[in-house]
Amino acid sequence: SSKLVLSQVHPMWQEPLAIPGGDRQSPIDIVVRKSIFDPQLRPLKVQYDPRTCQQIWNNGYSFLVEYDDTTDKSTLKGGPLEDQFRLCQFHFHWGENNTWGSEHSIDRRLYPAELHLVHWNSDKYSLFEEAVIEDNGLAVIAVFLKIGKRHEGLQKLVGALPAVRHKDSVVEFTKFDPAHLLPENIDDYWTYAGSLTTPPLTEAVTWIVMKQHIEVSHDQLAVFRSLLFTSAEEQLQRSMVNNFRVQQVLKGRTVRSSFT
Ligand SMILES: NS(=O)(=O)c1ccc(NC(=O)NCCO)cc1
Ligand SMILES: [Zn+2]
Repeated sequence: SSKLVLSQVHPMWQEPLAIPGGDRQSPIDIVVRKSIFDPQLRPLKVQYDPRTCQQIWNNGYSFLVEYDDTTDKSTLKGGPLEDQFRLCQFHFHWGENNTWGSEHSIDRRLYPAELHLVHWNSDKYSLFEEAVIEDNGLAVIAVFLKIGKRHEGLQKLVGALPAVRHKDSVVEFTKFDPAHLLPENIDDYWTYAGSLTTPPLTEAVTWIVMKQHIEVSHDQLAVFRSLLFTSAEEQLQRSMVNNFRVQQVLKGRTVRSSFT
């Protein structure tokens, strides 16, 4: 387009000075040698139904692939979770280059991007909006992305992104199985009590961070960077890059591992 497109490092938002409570904020650096193996952690049980996939939406922070969460069709249980959780959306965070972009890090190592699969506790609550303010309300699976071979499962999603280039754009997107985006091994993960990494930053999330990454191609990730933070009407268009939050203090929390 003729409009100027800047790829300045765009501060997602001014970090709020204090969060209510603020002792379990996310993301964090996971120090592997300080994580504690918990033999009571069970394998994760992921049951996603591609027919619940509805649309892709550019919300001005990331692009969300949204699922019908009015019934228990796409669910997550097991692992550190006592209850059953319903998939409501997944989205990504990424950088302006392949050096950084993930929200979590492993022994300070950052990845070029990070996938978040967002679920809410449907045993205890009846809406995401209710669960988002409860300390056991949400469960988010995080998967690191690494540059390598092309990810065939991601290609359908990448192909739809130009249709949601601007903030507030939505496009129908159906029959997408998010299980295609999980690594082969989902039994090895770290888990800790944290928060949403974008407003409202509520401390409601049981994080499940996969040890194994997935690979995507340089060109696939470049399409993520072609999205814009700004709506079509705005005079100055800004590239949607660096949409990650700065890492937060651990404040005495324990990170458990499901593997030795
Ligand atoms: N990055 S994150 O911590 O995984 C995250 C997940 C959901 C939200 N919010 C959310 O899903 N709102 C309602 C539906 O969009 C915000 C941040
Ligand atoms: Zn996220």
